[in-house]
Amino acid sequence: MDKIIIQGGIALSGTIEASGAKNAALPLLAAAILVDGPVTYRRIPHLRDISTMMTLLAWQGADVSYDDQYCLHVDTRAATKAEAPYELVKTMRASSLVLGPLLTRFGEARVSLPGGCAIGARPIDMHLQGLEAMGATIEVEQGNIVARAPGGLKGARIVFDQVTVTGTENLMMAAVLAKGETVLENAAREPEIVNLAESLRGLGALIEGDGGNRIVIRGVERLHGGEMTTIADRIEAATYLAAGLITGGDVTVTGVDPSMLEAFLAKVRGAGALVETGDDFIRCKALGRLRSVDIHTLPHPGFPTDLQAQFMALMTLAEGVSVIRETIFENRFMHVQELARMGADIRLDGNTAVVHGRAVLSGAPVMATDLRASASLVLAGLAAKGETTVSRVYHIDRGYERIEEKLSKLGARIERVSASENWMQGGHFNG
Ligand SMILES: CC(=O)N[C@H]1[C@@H](OP(=O)(O)OP(=O)(O)OC[C@H]2O[C@@H](n3ccc(=O)[nH]c3=O)[C@H](O)[C@@H]2O)O[C@H](CO)[C@@H](O)[C@@H]1O
Ligand SMILES: C=C(OP(=O)(O)O)C(=O)O
Repeated sequence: MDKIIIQGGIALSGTIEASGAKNAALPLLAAAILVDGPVTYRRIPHLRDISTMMTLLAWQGADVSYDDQYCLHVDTRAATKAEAPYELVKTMRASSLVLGPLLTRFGEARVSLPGGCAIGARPIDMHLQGLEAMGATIEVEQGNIVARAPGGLKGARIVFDQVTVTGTENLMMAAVLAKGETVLENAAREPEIVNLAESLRGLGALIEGDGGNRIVIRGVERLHGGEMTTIADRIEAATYLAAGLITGGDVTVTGVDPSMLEAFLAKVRGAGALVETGDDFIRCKALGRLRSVDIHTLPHPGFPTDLQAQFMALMTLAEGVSVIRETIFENRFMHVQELARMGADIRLDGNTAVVHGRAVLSGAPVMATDLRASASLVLAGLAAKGETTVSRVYHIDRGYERIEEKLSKLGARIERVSASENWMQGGHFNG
């Protein structure tokens, strides 16, 4: 298992480009199942979840090929398997995204329920209730969801109890070829939803209202082949901006629309940093020590839960006390005990973390527990005195491509080693 080793204490500065977003690319790839023709994808990031989705589509019988580094071709017309088996999708939470498209295309689908996840129970009951409202029957058999709609799906009015991102995407995809009109109320408003809706419209779908909380989809006969382009990864971009800030540096990320990160940037400004934005770039510069600010996570356009851990890392070194409330996932504080190993002062009370800013953190061996928790440990390691070793970095590889290369470009002293190389270099053997 790989580890990341960081020598902290260097102020990061420079410019890097944002990659395509994992959370946008995954639904776009799942949507290929609906398309009666070849699809060319642009700005597909090189990430573990993306490889898993490509493997799944190929296993189902689709033709999947890479053209150049970030351009992918998918043609699902020859696909025959309406399944997503556990062995293929167990590591990818977003596997449920193929449920709506497979059911639409084949009239039935068997999709393995994703395994237990570190950040919460993450049920998909609202996806299933929505499909049932559209005429599907659903059963759970041996860890698989088995959905059937032999006569095709029908439009329905679906009111989500709670905002769900992949639930909105799943049902939007199920609705584009359904008979009649589907209305999604209390829909998610994330930029990735808009990216999916715009991409589907480009292939002939009739969708209105994306970006708002009421999305209306009128079913069409078919979607034709064409192109889809992934938006920038706003979470990756903000993580690198936070890396600049936590080290007292000055980082610019290009290829990202700043309007996707307004809640984050408002907090960064509130903490006393300089923020400059243009049409497709964001610069954040530390003007001395950050001041503590409070956050609570919310669906977009609120502060994203996917940035809570990274922002907490920033607050561990800020001046004052920060109150961080996590309202989306019930178990998304596993970075707290690892940050504490580096000297952070954080008290937990239910869904709230109270962070007393310290003057310094010290490097330590720490363990990644989920994707964004890992990112927060890397950030803390970049700022800490001495060496930090982050183990279980496969979590990071789900969502950050070439993280060591990008951070090195900003001046960080960071390297990846395999566990065997690591212990052969001497020191304690800890697997
Ligand atoms: C691939 C992808 O895009 N992942 C993102 C997506 O995950 P994902 O789409 O899985 O998250 P949701 O928006 O669905 O989850 C929001 C909340 O609703 C609950 N819920 C959701 C569905 C359901 O049927 N029943 C239910 O109770 C969840 O447990 C959670 O408490 O949005 C999350 C919230 O912004 C992000 O953290 C993830 O990075
Ligand atoms: C929680 C995340 O992703 P996923 O839904 O794929 O687990 C994330 O991107 O932070």
